[in-house]
Parts: sequence; structure tokens; C-alpha cells
Amino acid sequence: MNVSTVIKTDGLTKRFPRVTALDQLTVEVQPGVVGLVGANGAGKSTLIKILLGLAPATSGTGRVLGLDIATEGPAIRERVGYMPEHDCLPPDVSATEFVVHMARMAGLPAAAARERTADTLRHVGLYEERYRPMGGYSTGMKQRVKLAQALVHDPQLVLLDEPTNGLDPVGRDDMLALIRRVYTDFGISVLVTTHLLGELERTCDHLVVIDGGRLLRSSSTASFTEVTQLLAVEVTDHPEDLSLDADAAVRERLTAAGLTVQPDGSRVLLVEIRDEDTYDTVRDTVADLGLGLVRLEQRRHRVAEIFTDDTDAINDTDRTGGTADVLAS
Ligand SMILES: Nc1ncnc2c1ncn2[C@@H]1O[C@H](COP(=O)(O)OP(=O)(O)OP(=O)(O)O)[C@@H](O)[C@H]1O
Repeated sequence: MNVSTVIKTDGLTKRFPRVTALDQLTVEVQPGVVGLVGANGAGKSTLIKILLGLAPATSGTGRVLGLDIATEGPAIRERVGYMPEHDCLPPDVSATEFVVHMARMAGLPAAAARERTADTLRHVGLYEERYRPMGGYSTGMKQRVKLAQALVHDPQLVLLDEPTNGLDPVGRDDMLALIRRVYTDFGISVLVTTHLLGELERTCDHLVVIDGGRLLRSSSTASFTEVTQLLAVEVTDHPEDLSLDADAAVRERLTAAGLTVQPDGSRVLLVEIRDEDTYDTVRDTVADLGLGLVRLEQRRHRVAEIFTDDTDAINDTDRTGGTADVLAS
């Protein structure tokens, strides 16, 4: 095992009476922001609980920060922060009281707990509100408190279970930026689960993909999103001739020029890149037809593609008009 390895499992299996939640999972995670990806029921939460030493594995072994998950759970939980998926905040206490309490539970002396709480709540962007009862908080504020309590004891690793759950697009972006900073500013490694694939493409260095408790793939995010040999082309309508089907006209001309063209979604054409001249051919064709170019870019693979054979990956539209891929349950 590499000395800096954060998580390592070997043949990890968890069987419940009627379902195998983890099935011979062997994976290694290095420092950074790592996404744990899988549809609902894939085994993500079960894996997190076993890594924290809160639930025993049926078979197989695992280490977190070099510590054995079967015998060193308390030592792991001293060094690892955990943000659970579900709402777990008492409504009648303030964020400050709650996070101080969690810091004390983690073993910090009273003065240090208060100081770390103030720092951590500031880092997650909770200011005056931190003295108000949490029952009146928005979902975004509650998620920030949950993140703060995971960070307050200065862990080496945090396990974040669906931290963007219930947030609107702006709240999601803020939370993702915050998660990125946990590693870049403080050097705390992050394992984050979500079923929103678009989020992971932007936030994570590495992705671990599980399905039905089995490892589908573990590799750098960049390798999931390598460029394809396809150009994505989107054109405007003709400014005067509104009866012209612009997409069909472009497609016909490019096909006549010997290029392979296929539609992708409503207004994007995918043009196979034959050689360097393909870009010029597309640009000239569009100009000849009197149309404008909205988009001309080399297409990248999407993380969602890994699921298209085995599970249903569906698309929903995010506020930028692009697609945020969501794994169906
Ligand atoms: N305590 C339990 N008893 C029985 N079955 C369980 C238990 N916990 C989880 N499971 C089952 O194990 C499988 C994996 O569940 P898990 O919660 O780990 O998935 P997940 O990927 O975290 O999904 P979600 O995003 O819905 O939480 C599911 O089929 C679930 O029903």
C-alpha cells in the first residue's frame, strides 16, 4: 500500500439477508477530491458506514488512513469527518452550540472547541445566523452546518454523503466550491457521494463508480471525460429565410462534402473529425448558408456514458441550459 493511500479495500463484501450491498469491492483511493458514484441502492452509504467502522463487513478487509476498519474504528473516527445524508440537526439549538458539542465529542477541550467552531462556521459561510436555532435554517444552511461538524476536529479525510441533496442550482455550486476548497485550502481529502454526475465532472479529481455493490471503474475524472473524435456543431436559424430548416441544410451540405454527421439532442449535430480541415469545412458551410455558429467544439465523453449499458442514466436540464446527468434509482 502506498504510504499516502487514504482508503484501501480488498474483496469487501456486505450481505444483508435479502441483498448483497457490497460485492467483492477492491479499490484504492489517493489524496484529493474523490467522487463515489452510483445509482440509489448501489452501496455507497453502506461503504461509508463500513469505512467508519460503524458496521462490520461480511468478508474482505479495508484500511482508512492506514487503520484497520475491523479493529480500529474509534481511531478512524478521530481522524475522519462524516457528513451524513439525512437531516440530523436538532431544531432547538444553534449551529454554534451544535458544532461546539460535536467538537467536544471528538475530544477537543472547551476553549479549542469554541475557537474551532467559530473558524469552521466562518469557512462554510455561516455568520450572524450561527446563533439562531437551526429549525429555522434553509436546506443550504443546514447542509453547511453538517459540513462544519464534519470538519471541526480537523480531520485528515471527510466522507460526505450526498452533500448537495435538496439544494437549488446556486446552492449546489456554492457547496461544490466549498468542498473543493476543503482539499485545496486545508489539504483534507474528500470522498463525496452523489448521483448527480455533472457535479462530479467539475469537482472531483478521481471517480470510483459502483453499481450493485460492484466496482465498475476507478480512474481519474479526466480519463472519463477524454475528448472524442466528434465535433459538436450548433447553428442559428437563417435571419431572413425562416422556412429554411437550418440543421437539415447543414447536415445535407456536410454529408455531400463527405463528412459523417449525426444529430445529438434537439439542435446539436455531431460531425466526425476526419482531419484538420473538418473545422474549416464546417465553418465555411455554415457561412455559405448565411447561418451563424452557436457552437463548434470537440465533444468530450460524459461520465454518464459508463452507465448507459447497465443502468438508466437520465438527463435533466440545469439552469445553464446544459445537461446535468442524474442517475435514476
Ligand atoms: N440495514 C440494512 N438492512 C438491509 N438492507 C440494507 C440495509 N442497508 C442498506 N441495505 C440495502 O443495501 C443496498 C445498498 O444500500 P445503500 O444505502 O448502501 O445504497 P446507496 O448507494 O447509498 O443508495 P442511496 O443513495 O439510496 O442511499 C440497498 O439495496 C439497500 O436496500
